[in-house]
Amino acid sequence: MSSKINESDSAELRKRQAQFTKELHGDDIGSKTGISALISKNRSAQKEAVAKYLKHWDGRTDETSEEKRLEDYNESTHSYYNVVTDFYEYGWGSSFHFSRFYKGETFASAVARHEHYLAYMAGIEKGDLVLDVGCGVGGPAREIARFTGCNVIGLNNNDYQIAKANYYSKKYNLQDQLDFVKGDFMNMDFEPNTFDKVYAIEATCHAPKLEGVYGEIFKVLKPGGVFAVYEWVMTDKYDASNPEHRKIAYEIELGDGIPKMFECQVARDALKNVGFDIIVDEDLADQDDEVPWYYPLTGDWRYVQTLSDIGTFFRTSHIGRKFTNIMVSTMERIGLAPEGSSKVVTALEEAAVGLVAGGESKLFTPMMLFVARKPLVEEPKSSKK
Ligand SMILES: CC(C)=CCC[C@@H](C)[C@H]1CC[C@H]2C3=C(CC[C@]12C)[C@@]1(C)CC[C@H](O)C[C@@H]1CC3
Ligand SMILES: C[S@@+](CC[C@H](N)C(=O)[O-])C[C@H]1O[C@@H](n2cnc3c(N)ncnc32)[C@H](O)[C@@H]1O
Repeated sequence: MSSKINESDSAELRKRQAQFTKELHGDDIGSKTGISALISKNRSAQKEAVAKYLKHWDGRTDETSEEKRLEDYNESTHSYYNVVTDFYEYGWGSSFHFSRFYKGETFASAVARHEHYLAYMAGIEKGDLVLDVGCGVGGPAREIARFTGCNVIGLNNNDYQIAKANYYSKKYNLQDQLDFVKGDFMNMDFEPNTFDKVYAIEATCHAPKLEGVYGEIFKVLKPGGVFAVYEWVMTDKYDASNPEHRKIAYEIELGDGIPKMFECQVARDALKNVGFDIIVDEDLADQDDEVPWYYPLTGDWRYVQTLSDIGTFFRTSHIGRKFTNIMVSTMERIGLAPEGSSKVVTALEEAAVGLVAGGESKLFTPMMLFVARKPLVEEPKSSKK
């Protein structure tokens, strides 16, 4: 399956997605978030976006179904984030990733610390030109720019999120350090050898083939440059032939808009195959932390560390998700929320269930940390072991 599309198709896809974004979200992107943003959506466009996201998720895990999801990765992921971004901001905030926690640490501090750690491991310095691959609405880029003094370009194939990220840059007066641009990480427009560092936080898992996105990252990194990633992978404990294991992977794929969950070794091999030297290879979820990364989704109140977290953990907990589900389906029934909204909440519930099961069983990790360096002198690929 090739994910390389020709320039005219790519330009046509960009134009279509930009037009659809305007139709679905309107002109005033950024000032509204969460439920108020949801109820402002164009009704017919929302119905179309939900259908585009869910069209390949028919419960089947056979190769043909998987192939169709992989072929349609760009439109499918673009649609997924068109319909979940408001829920993510309502229930999680503006950094769309998990984190490690220690006792007594607030949710916001844990999220920021996770971002700081990646910047530290990548060796990001003041003045570096850094690429954020799959940048979301810019939460990590803002935090890493403030923490290191670097300049970040955020790449994203979702127009709505880019508009939000640029809105927040202006709101927080960070537009001199940050820029957010439209693009498919499988076919980057940047010149070779452009960036001092590249990072990706829980984004490259949406790629139909890891060699594709990692190869593009290798291309745009300067020789000697460093790439650091929190990768979503099925761990070495995972057995694809085990129906219980495959069910957990499918729940994660469906609920998180991922064409195919790859195993850890596939990611490791992909980094090496495109030319990287791997310098760190560590599952940060496998560190016997007292407070597990998935606890907000369990709603286990034992883990709530501070009063300020009560609101967040209500929305992310099982009971809070139930409340949101009832609220959204009622709003949809009376025409206050667009048609399809309750289908999205149902899919997100499947995500939560699959992620907790994957975390508890250690079959899945959202924070496989790889740090890899582009050699100063590029060896011919055939000579790499
Ligand atoms: C999709 C990828 C690669 C990463 C996103 C990781 C997390 C930020 C999300 C994964 C599941 C999401 C859910 C929610 C927020 C963001 C996630 C944790 C909700 C808590 C949002 C509010 C809804 O009512 C329930 C959602 C459950 C899943
Ligand atoms: C779970 S979000 C993480 C966002 C951000 N890294 C953060 O931690 O907040 C995954 C991001 O990857 C982006 N993405 C998915 N597929 C992409 C692609 N083919 N090209 C560029 N961005 C993509 C999504 O639009 C989304 O912004």
